[in-house]
Amino acid sequence: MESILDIRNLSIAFSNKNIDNTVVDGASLQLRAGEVLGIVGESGCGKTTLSRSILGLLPPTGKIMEGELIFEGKNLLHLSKEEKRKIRGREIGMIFQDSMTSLNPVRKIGRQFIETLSSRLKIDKENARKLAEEMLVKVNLSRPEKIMNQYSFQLSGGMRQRVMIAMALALRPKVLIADEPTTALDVTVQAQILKEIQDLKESYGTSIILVSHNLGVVYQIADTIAVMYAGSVVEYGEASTVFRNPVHPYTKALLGSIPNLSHQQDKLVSIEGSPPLSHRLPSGCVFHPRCQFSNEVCRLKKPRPTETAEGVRVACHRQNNTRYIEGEEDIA
Ligand SMILES: Nc1ncnc2c1ncn2[C@@H]1O[C@H](COP(=O)(O)OP(=O)(O)OP(=O)(O)O)[C@@H](O)[C@H]1O
Repeated sequence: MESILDIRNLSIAFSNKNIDNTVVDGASLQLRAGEVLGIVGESGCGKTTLSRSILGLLPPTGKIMEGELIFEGKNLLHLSKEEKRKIRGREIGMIFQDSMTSLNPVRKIGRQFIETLSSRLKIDKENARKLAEEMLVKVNLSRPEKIMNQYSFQLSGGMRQRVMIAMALALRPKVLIADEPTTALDVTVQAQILKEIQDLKESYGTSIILVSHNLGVVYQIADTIAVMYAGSVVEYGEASTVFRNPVHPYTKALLGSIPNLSHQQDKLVSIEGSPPLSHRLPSGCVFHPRCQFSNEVCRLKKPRPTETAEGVRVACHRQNNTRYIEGEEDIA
């Protein structure tokens, strides 16, 4: 199946005092129509930076150093501001952890919601109101008329987040980027919202990128999964295959650290050490200082992703059977 969004060899850096720190390094991922791609990894591995870059929402110090972002055949990096604005929300929607800050504090929720829906979906105000109220109920806000009549400061953080989720879902984008959408919400509401996200996929064929540090959530709804470590995608493939048979030592440790998902180990595995800081990335394989299998090749050479017999892309010398040859040119 053809991909709706193709992330090709994407590298992103933040500059600090004229030094570029690479925080996403050569990521390549494909999102196919109607599928959920889960991106997982420890805090700071680059998940948010990668997902924000898709809509050109990097902070001012962040820049794309290399790569392409192809959406329905068009490179998003070559679009004008106006073209990007048209795509944002309607074609590619997003829900971020801090999306509650995007509500306008001096306008009632209803007015904002209705204006967004009527201008983006080209529907009249009455239909926009109905749709808005319907969506508020779907995200578990049971008295929509009351909420429509309130200002954002009158709502709790969790309610504001749900309003933003309702708005993003109501626009029925072709692609939805959801970055830790439910982290701040309680478990019952989380389940409700994940169900809504899944329904969106099933009813409208929406393709979804779900960024999460919660492997349980990704396990429930992702079709494919990308595991990131220190800016690199270390393993990427069908979620069921990766969960059943993780190959990269980091993925194994990550999955092994969750008891009810652990099919490989009987006991909890904790990964010793902590991820490297972006301005102090190790040479060779970024995971080698924490990897129990690392050897000289891993210390010197960055592994290239290769495909396993099960079609999973893994960046690990052990998997590739790479040997260090003295004098070889591409040693990092
Ligand atoms: N505005 C910024 N300026 C400089 N560095 C940044 C900025 N935002 C993020 N970074 C750095 O980029 C790297 C990746 O951060 P990012 O937020 O993308 O990771 P993440 O995996 O989404 O983490 P989390 O789960 O905590 O959100 C980190 O090293 C972080 O410190």
